[in-house]
Amino acid sequence: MKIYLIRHAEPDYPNNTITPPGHLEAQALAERLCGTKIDRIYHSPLGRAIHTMQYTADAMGIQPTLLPWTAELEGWNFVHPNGKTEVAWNVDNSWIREHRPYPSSENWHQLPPFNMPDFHDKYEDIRRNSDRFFEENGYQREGGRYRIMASNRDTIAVFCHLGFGLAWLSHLLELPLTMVWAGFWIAPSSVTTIVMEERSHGWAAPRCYGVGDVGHLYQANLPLSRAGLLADNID
Ligand SMILES: O=C(O)[C@@H](CO)OP(=O)(O)O
Repeated sequence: MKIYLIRHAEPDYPNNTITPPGHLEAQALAERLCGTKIDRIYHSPLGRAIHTMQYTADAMGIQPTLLPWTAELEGWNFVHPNGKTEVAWNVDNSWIREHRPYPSSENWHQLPPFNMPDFHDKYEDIRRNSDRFFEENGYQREGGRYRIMASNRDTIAVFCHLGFGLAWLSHLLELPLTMVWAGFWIAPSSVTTIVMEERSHGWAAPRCYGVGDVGHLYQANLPLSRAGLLADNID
């Protein structure tokens, strides 16, 4: 199985949709994906994901499936030392790197500022939902690897979000959540490719073949949307 994890196009948050430039991004993405093999399309319940996805679903004639657990994460807020409240995936990278040892997959939820009462449980929910989804697709998770119960050569596209998408990636790749959030940004309408690699011994494991690809924007001569990018030195 191959997964295209796609962040929605440029968001119009107040209106629960995407902006006019976002529609152009979604259209360019659909044109690019049309040239590939996609067997199934899934999407978050939020307008910005649905309205992005619809272009690809229409262009490829695929009936999309709602996947509620891929909605953007809620309640992941923490208070920065400067008093500002932020969502967890917007954490300042230099702040995370200030202290050693760095967070691990085992202890990220015990270290400030991520030692909030329910962060660990919320992440466990993502893990459980992901494992159930993989089970439905023929992969039984055992420890960190996946037993192949049924061969799966499908390519699926999942239209979702920045915070959720990176959290899912951290689970699939067994990388500490906070380091993934601090270390990656995926642009609106970008495609992150994850392949369940198999080597003929009955087991598979996810491997990332590319993060945040925006080739369709270059192709269509469209600018990159900066939604969720907080650095102040990016042109
Ligand atoms: O807070 C959010 O909900 C945003 C921005 O970080 O994520 P996304 O735009 O991907 O939904």
